Amino acid sequence: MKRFGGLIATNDVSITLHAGEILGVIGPNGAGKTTVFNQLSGFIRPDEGVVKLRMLDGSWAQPSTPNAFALSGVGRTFQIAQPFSGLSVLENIMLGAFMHTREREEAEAIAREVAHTTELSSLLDVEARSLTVGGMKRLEVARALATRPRALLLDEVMAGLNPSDIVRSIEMVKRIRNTGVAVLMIEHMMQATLALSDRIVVINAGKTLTEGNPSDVVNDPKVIEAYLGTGYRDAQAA
Ligand SMILES: Nc1ncnc2c1ncn2[C@@H]1O[C@H](COP(=O)(O)OP(=O)(O)OP(=O)(O)O)[C@@H](O)[C@H]1O
Repeated sequence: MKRFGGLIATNDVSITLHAGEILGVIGPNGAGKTTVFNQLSGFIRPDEGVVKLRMLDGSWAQPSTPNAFALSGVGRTFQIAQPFSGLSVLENIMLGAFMHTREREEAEAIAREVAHTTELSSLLDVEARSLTVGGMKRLEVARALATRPRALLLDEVMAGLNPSDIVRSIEMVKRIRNTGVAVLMIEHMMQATLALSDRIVVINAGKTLTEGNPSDVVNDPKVIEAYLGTGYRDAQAA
């Protein structure tokens, strides 16, 4: 549970992310989605309860700092990309890779591989500050991927993108999943969420409202009432 002053931002949220799946996280503004991400990656600590990660070998990890979460295999992006603007794209991605290795050559090799996945290979020598919004968002993903996560938390990587960048992002997320990384994705863009998610979890007022396969979730009256609205259902039916 996480409290901000008198506001209980999250309470009783349960998320199971299976190996190799894309799990979409949806819910109204202020529902607590980012607060869940911040707890799942060590950027804030719960006021009550603990965050435990069940590893693929069945053991449990209980990391407490962002660094320890990253070393346990959790990578994340932030809603607002904050690259080191004076550094090149390659250098920015390498900073993520240094979480994994101290060897410059290995970090560069990881960065180049990740740049391929995120369609940044032709921009490696460009300064991060001169990237487009779409490029910045992909750099944010690349930096997180370079830490070699087994679970990647994506916080609205499609927000603010133009339609062609959204299509690129959808393909990028599929490529990431195909490399065996499980993806937990907060996204308001319903079409992208539906196109990508194996399952969807809905968060509302700091709690898990429901969880299931995409078509069941979007037709669930509780979800329509809390988030999608009847306009969404009628548009789908039309
Ligand atoms: N650092 C903070 N201090 C005070 N209140 C906060 C803080 N972070 C989040 N909140 C509050 O906690 C609640 C949950 O916020 P959160 O950002 O997790 O929601 P969200 O579901 O990610 O929303 P959105 O879809 O708009 O990004 C909101 O009421 C928000 O105002």
